[in-house]
Amino acid sequence: MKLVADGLAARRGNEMVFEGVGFALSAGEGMAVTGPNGAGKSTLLRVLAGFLRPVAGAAAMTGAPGGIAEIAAHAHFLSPLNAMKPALTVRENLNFWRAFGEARAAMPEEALERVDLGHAIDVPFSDLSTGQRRRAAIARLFVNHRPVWLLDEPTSGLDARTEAAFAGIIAGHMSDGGIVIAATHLPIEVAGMKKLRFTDGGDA
Ligand SMILES: Nc1ncnc2c1ncn2[C@@H]1O[C@H](COP(=O)(O)OP(=O)(O)OP(=O)(O)O)[C@@H](O)[C@H]1O
Repeated sequence: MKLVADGLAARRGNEMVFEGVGFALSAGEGMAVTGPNGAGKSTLLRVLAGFLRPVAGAAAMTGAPGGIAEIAAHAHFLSPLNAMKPALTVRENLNFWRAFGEARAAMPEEALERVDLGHAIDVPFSDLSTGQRRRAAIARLFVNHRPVWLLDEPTSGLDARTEAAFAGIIAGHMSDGGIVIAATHLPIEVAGMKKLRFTDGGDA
């Protein structure tokens, strides 16, 4: 498995956000996308997740037809909105995500242990604190196995201890042969991560 992007360009409104973005990530590799506010980090992740059509360029999983749609089908997109239903408990939310994944994926109990949130399994998502919501959203990565993780500011709202643990989660996914692309303000302390830096003007 390899994820390759070539000459990607994206526009938001009338503005060109970035042009000429290219990279290649093999199984087991990760890339941190950094840059100032508004530089285009989230936009790149939204393009790769299939939510926004690039105005130029292409991205694909090698060996598979389907371009960006194929990437989206193999990816988790962890956005700042967390993608959890507020009225459902954490367990119900995770079972929802687990239901359309592979049977070998972790159960909610196990996934929540990995993010130290086991005690809140039957709490409605809306009652969780900001950091706990983030941890519950991270648990989603374990209940539905997908090889590509697209992470938009994954550590925002996490305390220092959980942030450090999350670096281990990313490293673990990479050593299992997964691919990680993470947009971050603060550097992610994961050995071997490639870097893509957007500047203010939006050029990579
Ligand atoms: N829905 C939208 N409509 C029009 N312009 C948008 C939209 N969303 C984002 N933009 C613009 O696109 C540019 C890139 O935004 P993007 O969210 O990708 O930046 P970012 O690097 O992720 O920033 P941050 O660090 O603040 O999260 C910004 O100028 C932003 O104002």
